[in-house]
Amino acid sequence: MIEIKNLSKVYTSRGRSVTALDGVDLSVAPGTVYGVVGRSGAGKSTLIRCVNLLERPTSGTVRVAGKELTALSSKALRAERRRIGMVFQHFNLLSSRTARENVELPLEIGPGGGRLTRRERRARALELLDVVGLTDRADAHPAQLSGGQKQRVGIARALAADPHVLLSDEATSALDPETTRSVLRLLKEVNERLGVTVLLITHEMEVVKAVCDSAALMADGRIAESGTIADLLTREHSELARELFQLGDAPTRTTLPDTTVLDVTFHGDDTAQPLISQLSRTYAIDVTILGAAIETVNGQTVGRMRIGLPGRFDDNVVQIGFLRERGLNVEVPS
Ligand SMILES: Nc1ncnc2c1ncn2[C@@H]1O[C@H](COP(=O)(O)OP(=O)(O)OP(=O)(O)O)[C@@H](O)[C@H]1O
Repeated sequence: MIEIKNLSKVYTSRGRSVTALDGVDLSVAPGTVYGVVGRSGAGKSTLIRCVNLLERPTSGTVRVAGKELTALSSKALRAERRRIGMVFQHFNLLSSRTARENVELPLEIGPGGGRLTRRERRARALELLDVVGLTDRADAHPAQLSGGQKQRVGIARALAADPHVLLSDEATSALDPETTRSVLRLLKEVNERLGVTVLLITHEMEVVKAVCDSAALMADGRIAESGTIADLLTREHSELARELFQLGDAPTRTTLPDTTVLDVTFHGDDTAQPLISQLSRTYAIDVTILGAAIETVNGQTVGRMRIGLPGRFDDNVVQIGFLRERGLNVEVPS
C-alpha cells in the first residue's frame, strides 16, 4: 500500500544542511499497522511528512495505493492526498468549531468536497463520530473535550474522506497511559473494521506492542532494521526485539561456574517452557531460568527467556541446535 524507495531529505537553513532522511526504503502491506520507532531526531517525523508530501523529499519515490505521488502534478497530488488521513500529536482541531464541524472540514474544502450537500456532510460527520464513540459530544467545542476525546475527533476527521491510509504522528504521546490504550484500540478497530492501512510513528515501544503488525527502527535518517514483529523476534541480534522484550536486570552471567547464558525468543504457539523441560530431560541437564518477559503483542503471545546451561558454549552446541530446530531463536546476550 505504501512503497518508499531510496528516500532522502536534506534540510538547508542558513547555509547549513542536515540530512534528515538518508536512502530510506519502506514497504507497508495493505491492511496492516506499521510502526516506525527511533530516538528523537532519527527522522521519523520527516519520513511521515514525506509520505503525503507535506514535505518534499530531496530524492526518491513515494508510492501510495499504486500511485507514485512524487511524480504527480500538484492538482493530482491534492486529490490523492485526500485519501491519506493524518492524525497529529496535538490534535490540530479548530477551537471555534464543534466536534462535528471539525470532522466536516475535509469534506468542505477538498476537491470534490462541494459534491456533498450540507446535510450529507453533517450526516457523514455524525456517522464518523459514532465510529469513534463520540455521538453525544458532537456539539461540544474542543475546549470542552478531554485529550482522548479530542484525539477521537482527530481520527474521525482523518477518516472523513474515506482514506485508504492513515498516518499517525505520535498520536498518543500527549495522552495518559489509559487514554493511550483506548485510542490505540480505536486505531486498531479502524484498521480491522474499515481495512485502513496505518503507518504510525512513535517513540514508545508500548505502542508497537499494542497495535503493530510490523515495525522499523530508524537511526540517523536510515532504517536500521525492519520486518514483521514475528520476523523480528526470530532474527538474531535484533535490537527491536530486545527493546520490545526487555529482560530488565536479568544477569548476563551467573555465579554458577562454567555456564552458557542464552536468550531464547519465542512467539505464537511455541511455548518455550515445555521445550526447556524437554531439553532438560533429553540431555539430563539442569537448566537455570535467569529471567523472562512474556507479553501479548498485537494479540499474540511472544516473549524472551534468559537461561543458563551447564558447560561452555562449545559443550552446548547440540542443545542449542535442539532449541533452534524447534523454532526458537537462540542467541548469546551481549
Ligand atoms: N524544518 C527543518 N529544518 C531543518 N532541520 C530540520 C527540520 N525538520 C527536522 N529537521 C532536522 O532533521 C532531523 C530529523 O528530524 P525529525 O523531526 O524528522 O526526527 P524525529 O525522529 O521525528 O524526532 P522527534 O521525535 O524529536 O520529532 C533532525 O536533525 C532535525 O533537527
